[in-house]
Amino acid sequence: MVEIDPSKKVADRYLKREVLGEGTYGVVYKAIDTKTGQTVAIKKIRLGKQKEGVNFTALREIKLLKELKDPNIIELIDTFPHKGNLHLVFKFMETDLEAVIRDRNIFLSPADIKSYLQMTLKGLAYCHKKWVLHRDMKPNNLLIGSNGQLKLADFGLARIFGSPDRRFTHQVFARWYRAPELLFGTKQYGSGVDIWAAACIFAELLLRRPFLQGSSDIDQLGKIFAAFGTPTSSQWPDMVYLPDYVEYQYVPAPPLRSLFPMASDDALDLLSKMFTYDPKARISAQQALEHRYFTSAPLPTAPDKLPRPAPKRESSKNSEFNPNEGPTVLSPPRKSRRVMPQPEGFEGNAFQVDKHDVRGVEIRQAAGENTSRNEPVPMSVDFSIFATKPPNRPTINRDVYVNCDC
Ligand SMILES: Nc1ncnc2c1ncn2[C@@H]1O[C@H](COP(=O)(O)OP(=O)(O)OP(=O)(O)O)[C@@H](O)[C@H]1O
Repeated sequence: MVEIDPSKKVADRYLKREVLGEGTYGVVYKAIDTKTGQTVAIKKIRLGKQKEGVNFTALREIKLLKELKDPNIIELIDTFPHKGNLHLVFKFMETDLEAVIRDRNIFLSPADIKSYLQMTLKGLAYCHKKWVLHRDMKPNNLLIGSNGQLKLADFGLARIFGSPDRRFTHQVFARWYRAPELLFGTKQYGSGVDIWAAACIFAELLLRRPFLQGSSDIDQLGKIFAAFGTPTSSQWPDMVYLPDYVEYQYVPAPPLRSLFPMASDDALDLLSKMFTYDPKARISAQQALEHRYFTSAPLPTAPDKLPRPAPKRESSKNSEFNPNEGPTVLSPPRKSRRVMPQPEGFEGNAFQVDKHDVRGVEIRQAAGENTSRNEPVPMSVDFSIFATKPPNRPTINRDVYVNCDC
């Protein structure tokens, strides 16, 4: 049984502990569910202008999210309104894929990468089958539990609560996972946007750093075209009709192998199918799961055998939530989360670093603090095609609407 101080209880059930962090939609707290004794994470959603309460459409959609039950989807245990905010209660998860990718002490074998991708695609396939898009896939939205199970988090929130406000610095990486149709301003898109993002995550697992780090929407498209060649109208017939379409100078695609020297042929074949330009021709999550990459050796590592960073520290039994304390950001500190190992002697400047970007400066400082160029990097990756400089933190402000045609 859990001792309860009534002043610390939320909705007569949850005992608040420390702040886990703040995301796009608001603060996330750790809490104890006094009904079950389970540790949970409560996401408090700021409702902004909708002071009168959550609108009915949002409530209906949240009800749908509650019905999404799959081993690779984070379970929405409960929802309740409190002091004008909506609270979403999720199972507490130890860490996330971003922390795994960034952890320089972790070596990811091809079988480990396969396992993480497989769990990501299984979660996507389940939701796409139910006509729900994620729309904001990125490594820190892929949570990892104590048994190594990866679960997709924040499913559908982008649709329900509107496009995340990209002015917040913690949201700025989302552009790197955006599909080209979104960057060209499509208003009607489908499950292909999640597949593109999953491909970026696959690439990131292989390279151990974000693959396509655009500093603006235009630059993002430039980075995509530099990697895969400028799309031709035969490759992507509908491209020229997209609202923000602009013609880019033609550049041919370098061999994919040159970008991912360590990847197997099967991995490259699947990657190229996930990175298909035309969303109509892009592989689906289910088809991707049936790709031979998942049945050829090495087989995916069992989730409980996967390497993981040290779990976020447990709050002590006596620790009490203090609303006056600053947020406690748990392992790893957000500041160092995007610090990447850098290649020796690389002198390119493919990524412009905005000197005025406070977070950018913070990253460079963090890089100085936490990484050394001479330190061995315990990962079988090739960094040679990437710049040494940490990227700018981009912002996105375009809103898009869901029209799932999956
Ligand atoms: N179910 C959970 N279990 C444990 N920690 C969680 C859980 N959900 C979120 N967190 C943590 O709470 C913090 C805020 O999460 P949130 O999802 O709101 O934003 P984010 O993932 O950091 O950024 P974004 O809003 O861009 O997705 C993060 O540190 C995240 O790891």
